[in-house]
Amino acid sequence: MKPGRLIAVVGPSGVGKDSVMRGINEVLPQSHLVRRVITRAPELGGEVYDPVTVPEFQAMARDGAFVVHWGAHGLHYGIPVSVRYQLNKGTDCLANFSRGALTAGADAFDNFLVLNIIASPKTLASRLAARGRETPDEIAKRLAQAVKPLPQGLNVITLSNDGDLSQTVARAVSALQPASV
Ligand SMILES: Nc1ncnc2c1ncn2[C@@H]1O[C@H](COP(=O)(O)OP(=O)(O)O)[C@@H](O)[C@H]1O
Ligand SMILES: O=P(O)(O)OC[C@H]1O[C@H](OP(=O)(O)OP(=O)(O)O)[C@H](O)[C@@H]1O
Repeated sequence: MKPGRLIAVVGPSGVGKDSVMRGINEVLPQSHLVRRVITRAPELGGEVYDPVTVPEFQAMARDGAFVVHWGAHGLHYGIPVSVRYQLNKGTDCLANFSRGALTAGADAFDNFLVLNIIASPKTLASRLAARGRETPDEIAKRLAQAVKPLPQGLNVITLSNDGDLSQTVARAVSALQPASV
């Protein structure tokens, strides 16, 4: 059986990673949305995640519960090893990823594809304010990190999400089909 693709969805805060992932999953319900483990307070919204404390996260990392994990925005994020079960049965998996962890991701997954979502600074600022999950101070810090180069040598699809979400999703679905990696 051909393994599924780990589709790492990256881009600056507020660009629409979670929204685009959810939209792709609605059109392609056979895909799997990876549920991340995050040291974020429970039920802050924006994505479905498994909230844990920092000591819990550290113990999980020590016990090998994550394929890849990273730190950003004062939080810890982990991609649980259960994703391998989905990939091994041929399911494409969509994971909200970190640009800073792409090299580790490419090392960890055989079939690794990057979906790089971009938008203008103005769009990012208004989307983060509308989302309302972070404080204004946290939003300013996230906007300051909007520009980050991607590592060379990866299989990357870049899409703008400045326009309608449904259009971005349609372009993403068409770029992902048929499987190109
Ligand atoms: N194309 C779009 N048009 C309008 N609003 C959008 C679009 N894409 C996402 N949003 C909104 O922007 C905010 C940030 O989106 P989100 O998916 O949380 O981004 P990210 O995961 O990249 O931080 C959310 O409130 C979401 O509903
Ligand atoms: O290395 P970077 O590409 O800058 O990414 C750093 C982190 O930012 C995002 O987190 P999160 O989903 O908490 O924030 P966001 O929704 O505001 O993007 C992303 O999922 C990474 O975990």
